[in-house]
Amino acid sequence: MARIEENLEENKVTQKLNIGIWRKLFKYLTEFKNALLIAGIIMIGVAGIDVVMPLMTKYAIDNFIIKSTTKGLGLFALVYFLIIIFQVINVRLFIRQAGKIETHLAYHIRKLGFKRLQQLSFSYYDNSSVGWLMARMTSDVARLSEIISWGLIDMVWALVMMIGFIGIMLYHDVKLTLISMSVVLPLFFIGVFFQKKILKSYRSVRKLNSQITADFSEGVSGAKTTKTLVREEENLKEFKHDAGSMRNSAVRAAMFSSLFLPIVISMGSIGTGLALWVGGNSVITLGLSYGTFVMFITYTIQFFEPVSQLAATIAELQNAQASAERIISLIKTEPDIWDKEDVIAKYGDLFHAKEENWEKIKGEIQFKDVCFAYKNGEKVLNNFNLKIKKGQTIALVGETGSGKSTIVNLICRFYEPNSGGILIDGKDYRERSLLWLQSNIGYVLQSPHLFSGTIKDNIKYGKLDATEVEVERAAKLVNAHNFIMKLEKGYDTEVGEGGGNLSTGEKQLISFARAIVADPALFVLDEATSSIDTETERMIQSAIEKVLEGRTSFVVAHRLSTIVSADKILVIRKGKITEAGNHRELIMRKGYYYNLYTNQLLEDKEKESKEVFA
Ligand SMILES: Nc1ncnc2c1ncn2[C@@H]1O[C@H](COP(=O)(O)OP(=O)(O)OP(=O)(O)O)[C@@H](O)[C@H]1O
Repeated sequence: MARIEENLEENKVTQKLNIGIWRKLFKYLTEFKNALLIAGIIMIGVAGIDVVMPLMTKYAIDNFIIKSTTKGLGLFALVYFLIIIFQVINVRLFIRQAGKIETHLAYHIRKLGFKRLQQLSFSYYDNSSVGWLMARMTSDVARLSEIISWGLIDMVWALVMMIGFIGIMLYHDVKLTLISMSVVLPLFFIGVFFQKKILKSYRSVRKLNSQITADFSEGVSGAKTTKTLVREEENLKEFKHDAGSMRNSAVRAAMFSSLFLPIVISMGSIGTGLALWVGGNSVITLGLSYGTFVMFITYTIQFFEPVSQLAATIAELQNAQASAERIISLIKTEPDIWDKEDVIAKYGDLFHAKEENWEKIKGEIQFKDVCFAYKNGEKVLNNFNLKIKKGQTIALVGETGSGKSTIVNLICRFYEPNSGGILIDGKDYRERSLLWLQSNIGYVLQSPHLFSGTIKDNIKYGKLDATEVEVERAAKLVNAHNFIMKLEKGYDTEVGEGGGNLSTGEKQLISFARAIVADPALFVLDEATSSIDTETERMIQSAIEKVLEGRTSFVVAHRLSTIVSADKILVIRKGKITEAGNHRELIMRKGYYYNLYTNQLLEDKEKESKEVFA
């Protein structure tokens, strides 16, 4: 469903040029005003010289050729030479300035987008896919920075040139100007029409190209599944369909391009023909100078270049408008969870934390009448109450969907309660900064994420200034050191994208070492449900015990061993605590926990005996 919505949005090509959208975008780009102004001034210079050149030709014809004299030719040549030098410098400056604006603009917009993505809450990511966000930050940004830098500058050039041409032509001969220019207006609209068609076809080629790349990638990564399900023929059919559509769009784009240029040339020739005819008559009957006549012809021929340029830029602006809208919507999105103004004033924000922020959490946590529902979802917690003492390990057990992860998400302030409050060390956590809380929390997920880089980089991720000794000590503590040392490059081994070069168990051990190095006061562990062999499980269990020592911890528990040693086990059912106590107390109660425990005990015995026979 999400994919369909995204595609609809991708397809959105705003028909009319909406100045309001561009103005909004420029609000975020105020620091580029001066750079754009300078580029605009340089471009006025370039266009000015383009306007002056036919005047120079006129002067040369009327004063040197017609009069058959070389008097003053030296000075003329010098001025001509200086003008050319000036133009060469101008062109160099303009290309440099536009290139600079393009790269800085892309950097600036990406920075704004990335900063916002870092601030946005989990609820935002619930509704936006990675692919959508990537496209915003890459292709949309590239398109916008290109159109704003080169497009707007070209527009200035085209406008100044057209105004200059018409002004000079009108000054010399109104009638001849109107006749020569009679084809310009139709040509402009034809230009916009064709450019739009061409861009639309290319857009569709690009979209289908992404689809085909995805088809290829799925074909490769899903090769085994395809073979076992005998899907080859179906897959080929789907691929042929996409590739065929792409070919048709590309042919359509080529057809429009091939029509556009001949039309411009033909209409341009009609305009030039008219200028030749009327201008020629004026030379014979009305005494129009030869120089002026040649100047008119040159202006008429050259006029079509800025016209088609303007048409292309306007079409591109319309096309890029959807990108502008999407980028604005991303940059403007306010995070659902953010510190209040008085909190920011006291502790600073995510990017500029004040000294006061770095106070360590002691570790007492209380849920006070907490009610919570996900956006558009049912209530998951209703008047939930819980008090945890400093240093305790709390295990949360219960059926899938009962609300265990929601409880830990609320503790981490990835989401906030709709009503009620969560108190940390006796104070509502909204009175303190997000940074304070989250820099005091260690969170190890079911499937821990490792970042591309070395094992060492990953262990140091939460404390960049950790020494090699600290890294190694942490790895030893969680039993990761041995397997790391067996790798050819040891701690300098690249883990691959998302830790792809390591097994799930190894990734977990590294994520525990990472948690130990960061030394958080609160620790949250969403245990893996995936079955791992008993040996790895033992290693992970002992790692968990090391990490939990001396910290207030929450474990969404699936393994018996963690559950048994927890200070308090909470059985969660439909967002409510139905049983609470330590292992012994709950076993005596013979309720849900007792059944869970005895069932798992049986499963474990079976697993162990299978491993012995294997
Ligand atoms: N991001 C979300 N948006 C909307 N609803 C959600 C979201 N995450 C969880 N839910 C819903 O909230 C309820 C509680 O989910 P939660 O993930 O807390 O359960 P859980 O006990 O941790 O389950 P499991 O053991 O399967 O991880 C479920 O009904 C689930 O569908």
